[in-house]
Amino acid sequence: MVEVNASGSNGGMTITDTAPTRHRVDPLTADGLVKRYGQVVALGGVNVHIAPGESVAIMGPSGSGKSTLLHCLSGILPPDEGRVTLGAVELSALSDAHRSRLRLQRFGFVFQDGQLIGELPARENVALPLLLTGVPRGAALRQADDWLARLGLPGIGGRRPGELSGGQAQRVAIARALIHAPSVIFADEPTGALDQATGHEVMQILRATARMTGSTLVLVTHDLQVARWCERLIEIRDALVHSDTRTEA
Ligand SMILES: Nc1ncnc2c1ncn2[C@@H]1O[C@H](COP(=O)(O)OP(=O)(O)OP(=O)(O)O)[C@@H](O)[C@H]1O
Repeated sequence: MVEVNASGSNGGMTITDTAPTRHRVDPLTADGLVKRYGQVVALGGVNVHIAPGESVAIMGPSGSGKSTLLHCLSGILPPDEGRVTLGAVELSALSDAHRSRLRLQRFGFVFQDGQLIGELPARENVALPLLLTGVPRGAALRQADDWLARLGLPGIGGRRPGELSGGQAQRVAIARALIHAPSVIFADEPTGALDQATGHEVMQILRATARMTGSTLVLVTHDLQVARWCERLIEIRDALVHSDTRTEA
């Protein structure tokens, strides 16, 4: 039995769990990343080494290259120069099909607005990464129900995203990102659409559950309070790493 206490100033919650499966966790490394959009240099030669299980916040002014870095690290965008490796695997050396498969199996994603599928009930949204990798439907839905209960949402599995609050929808998105115990969770402004108290609660849950699965967490945020949930803060300015510091998280 694993118990993660994620309670805080909001009353919070205790996430209690029989330990979920841990995937292999590898270092994530970017070497000399360059990405251009026409004349615009979005990344001008970025080097980042992220240790297994580490939590890293990426901050910086609007247009500095944060989302581009997140998208290159997660294999969504191929860099023009440089390489991204997860353990011994170089993402840019993979075919599109292999890279998509690696993303599905080894990465989890949380976006600002959850990006849940509106037509599917919460339970099926959460089960998607398992269903897409061939886990039988009954087993996948049972695990989805377990994750929803774990994140304080028992009994909402049948509701569609439109019937959930913003905070509930983000917790469903976190459950979906974690259900397959990914090596790395990528989060792009995960609290950007939430009020401060709900955002705080969502960050507590994201951090606690990432620890529980041993997943690395890489998130982009404009909010220093959100960044402080991570152990490390990387500041991007003008397409380059401007600073890279440890926080007190
Ligand atoms: N698809 C695109 N086509 C052309 N230029 C782009 C594209 N995406 C990003 N850019 C440009 O690349 C630069 C970096 O953009 P990016 O979205 O990575 O910045 P960001 O730091 O995430 O910004 P924000 O905080 O506003 O989301 C910016 O100058 C942006 O205008």
